[in-house]
Amino acid sequence: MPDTPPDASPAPGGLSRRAVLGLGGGLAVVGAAVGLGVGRLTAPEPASTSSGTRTYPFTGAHQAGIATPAQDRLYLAAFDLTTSSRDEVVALLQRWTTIAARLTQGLSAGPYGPASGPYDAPPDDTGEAADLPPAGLTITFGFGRSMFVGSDGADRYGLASRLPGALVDLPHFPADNLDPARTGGDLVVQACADDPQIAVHAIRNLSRAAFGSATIRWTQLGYGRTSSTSTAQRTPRNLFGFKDGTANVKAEETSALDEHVWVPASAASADSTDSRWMTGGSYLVARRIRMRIEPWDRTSLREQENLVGRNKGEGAPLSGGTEFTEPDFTASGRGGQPLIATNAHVRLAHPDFNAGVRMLRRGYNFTDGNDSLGRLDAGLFFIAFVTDPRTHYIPMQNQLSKSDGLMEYLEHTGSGLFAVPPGIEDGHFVLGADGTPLTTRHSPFVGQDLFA
Ligand SMILES: C=CC1=C(C)c2cc3[nH]c(cc4nc(cc5[nH]c(cc1n2)c(C)c5CCC(=O)O)C(CCC(=O)O)=C4C)c(C)c3C=C
Ligand SMILES: [Fe+2]
Repeated sequence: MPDTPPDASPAPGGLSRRAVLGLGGGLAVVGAAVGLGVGRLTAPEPASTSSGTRTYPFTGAHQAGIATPAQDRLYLAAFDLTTSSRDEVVALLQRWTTIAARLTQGLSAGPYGPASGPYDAPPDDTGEAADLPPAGLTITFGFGRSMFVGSDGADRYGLASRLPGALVDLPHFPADNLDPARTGGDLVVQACADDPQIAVHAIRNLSRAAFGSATIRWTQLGYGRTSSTSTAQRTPRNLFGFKDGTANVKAEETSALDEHVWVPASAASADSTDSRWMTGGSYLVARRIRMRIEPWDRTSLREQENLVGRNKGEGAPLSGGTEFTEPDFTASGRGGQPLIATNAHVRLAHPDFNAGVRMLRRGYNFTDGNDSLGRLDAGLFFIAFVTDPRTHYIPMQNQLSKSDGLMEYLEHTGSGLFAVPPGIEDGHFVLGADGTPLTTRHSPFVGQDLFA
């Protein structure tokens, strides 16, 4: 069944991607800019309103890639800053913002594109997305705690006084088996698209633009989104074969987004530091969770459903009803046993057992080959966006790690927490004569208020 997110804006079918330059609400769409050398080489596949031609605005109160409909593919990269210069960090964020604004609208990374420009210089775009439509690409940037304070406590870029209280070091959770090479990072870039080549192209070109300032620390490829972020999307399935994302916070639930996802202005007044720059932002929690696929596949259907607390076919709670029926945790069956077991995942993750908190989940399946025993190295790359991880993630993870029956089949192998600043408001972008965003000191960039 095709997904048709309500707020997606298909690019005009059949036009070359270079004709599509709109950056969102307040910005002009410069049509038919043929000959400006700003786009990909050839037109995409014939006119279509498929997910391929979709674009999401780069500008807005919040960064895209959070409450926008979850695409099918992910490529996420955590970076370590290698420069000691604050100005270079700013310059990097300016370059990244410009490139991201262009790529998400179906343009090449630089104004010349992959096959024009000075012949003796490398092309300003690597080229592997040249003939492809934008595929709903979103690029979301975030900052790790280590950018504010180094492991030795050093104020690396004069940002320590801006460290939000919520950007904590995540505690060690029971049964964590984290690989340092898959954990942490100064910066994160989440690229989501309906075509993996588009997501990989985005990270590759951003990584190239980081040369000399930052290097990739770890990356994760994901496929088959494991959540819905819009009521218009069907609920997908994770690698345990269960529907995942049924009770997720959805884009249409604007008051739930305000309560559980976006950082309110009041958060800054509770901080001893000046964290006002995070108002309207969110916190991205990433956990690479390996799933023990082989033993799971030898487990009875009864046991699988009891561990999750929902049935496998429809995703309905074991207390009865259909997929979107609220679970009844008081319902009991034969012998007075609760229909949804006390160690069932959906019970322990439900707001009723977590002080009312919810989270916007945006995770993906992953399969990274196999280990030396032939077991799949596969699982769920869990991503959640929350207003404050101290209230909206850490207590729930502690509870799940201690008591969730599913934990017998899970191993957390990577982790990251990042402060995702708000978006760049429409109309604030400085455009060049050809309608493309410029890299100038006057152009806004993602996270600009942090450096103000
Ligand atoms: C700390 C937060 C969570 C982790 C880690 C997590 C891992 C995880 N979850 C599944 C499968 C399912 N999760 C479901 C619901 C659900 N999970 C969380 C949180 C974490 N999950 C929440 C907040 C919820 C919603 C609870 C509610 O409000 O009812 C479900 C049921 C369908 C759904 O609502 O999405 C499934 C299935 C796996 C396999 C997994 C680790 C690999
Ligand atoms: Fe879950």
